[in-house]
Amino acid sequence: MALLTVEGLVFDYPGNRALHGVSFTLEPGAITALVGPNGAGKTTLMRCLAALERPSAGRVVIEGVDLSEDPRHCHRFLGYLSDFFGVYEQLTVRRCLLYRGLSQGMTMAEAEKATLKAAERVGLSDRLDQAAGTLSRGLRQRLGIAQAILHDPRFVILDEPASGLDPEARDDLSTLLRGLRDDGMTFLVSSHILAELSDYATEMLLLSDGRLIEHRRVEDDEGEAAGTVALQITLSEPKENFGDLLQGLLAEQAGAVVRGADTLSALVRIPADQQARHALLAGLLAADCKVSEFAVREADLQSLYRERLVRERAGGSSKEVRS
Ligand SMILES: Nc1ncnc2c1ncn2[C@@H]1O[C@H](COP(=O)(O)OP(=O)(O)OP(=O)(O)O)[C@@H](O)[C@H]1O
Repeated sequence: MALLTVEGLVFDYPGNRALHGVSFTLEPGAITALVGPNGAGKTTLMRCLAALERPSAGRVVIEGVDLSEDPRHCHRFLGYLSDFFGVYEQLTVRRCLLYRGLSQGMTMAEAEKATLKAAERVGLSDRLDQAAGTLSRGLRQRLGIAQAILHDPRFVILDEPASGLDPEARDDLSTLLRGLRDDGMTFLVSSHILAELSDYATEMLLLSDGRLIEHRRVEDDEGEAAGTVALQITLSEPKENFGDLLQGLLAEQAGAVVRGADTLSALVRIPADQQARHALLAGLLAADCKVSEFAVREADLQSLYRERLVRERAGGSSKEVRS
């Protein structure tokens, strides 16, 4: 059974539809990166999943239970950390966690036990008596995560957990999330920092203008891309029918795909050998294309994201040249 099923989710702010019928499922054990440009609807979607907003239409089912019918039941299964969460600056880490546990209805004994466990899970056991307001940004983020997982939820939603963290703290966050996932938690994590997300994400959900335009396993792309590389081509002057020209040039190359093209740029996948690249560049120059960039992109989340957005903006699906 899917851990989370989202069906036709619509959300309206006054005069502004933020989600247009979003549907997807998440399987247990996934760490799903929720990505998309500013204003795409990521926070709105996460707030709907955490039952902090009531959608205008559609439904969210967590472990077989409809969120709108039994939000309290669902809250036991999910933890949520908002992008601008607060901590009680004057309270110690221990008291912040105890307070959270008690406010969730735990007894003092349960809250104490949960506090020690959560602190240990996020690596704050040696900070229990430090005031929350004196924690570094990275440690404060860990406290936020400890608060979100205090009740041992199966599903955890983190909105921009890496924002404002330095590279070392982001590395620590990746390690922490992978460890919690190995403990059985499923994550939905939004971020603008795609490079870090690709360290731990197993799936990617791409939202654009309130619509889900891609849901894929990150590993799948590595499989699909075996033996090929993603290549970004940029022109300094527009070329009419650039996509068709590329299709023609790549027609003889097994595995080559035009992922998206407009008159000034294109993303293609071509065989990973130098010959294929040389032949394509020679063909473009012979066709009088003013090539200003011809660069291999790493097959990471960032290139998947760009590739998909370019395809979306170019108006549709990728064109398979030859498989
Ligand atoms: N309280 C609100 N009232 C009206 N419109 C809102 C409100 N909050 C968000 N919106 C609009 O809803 C859309 C989705 O916003 P949302 O914050 O969910 O996007 P986001 O993907 O999280 O963006 P960002 O990456 O900038 O945080 C945007 O057009 C935004 O302007």
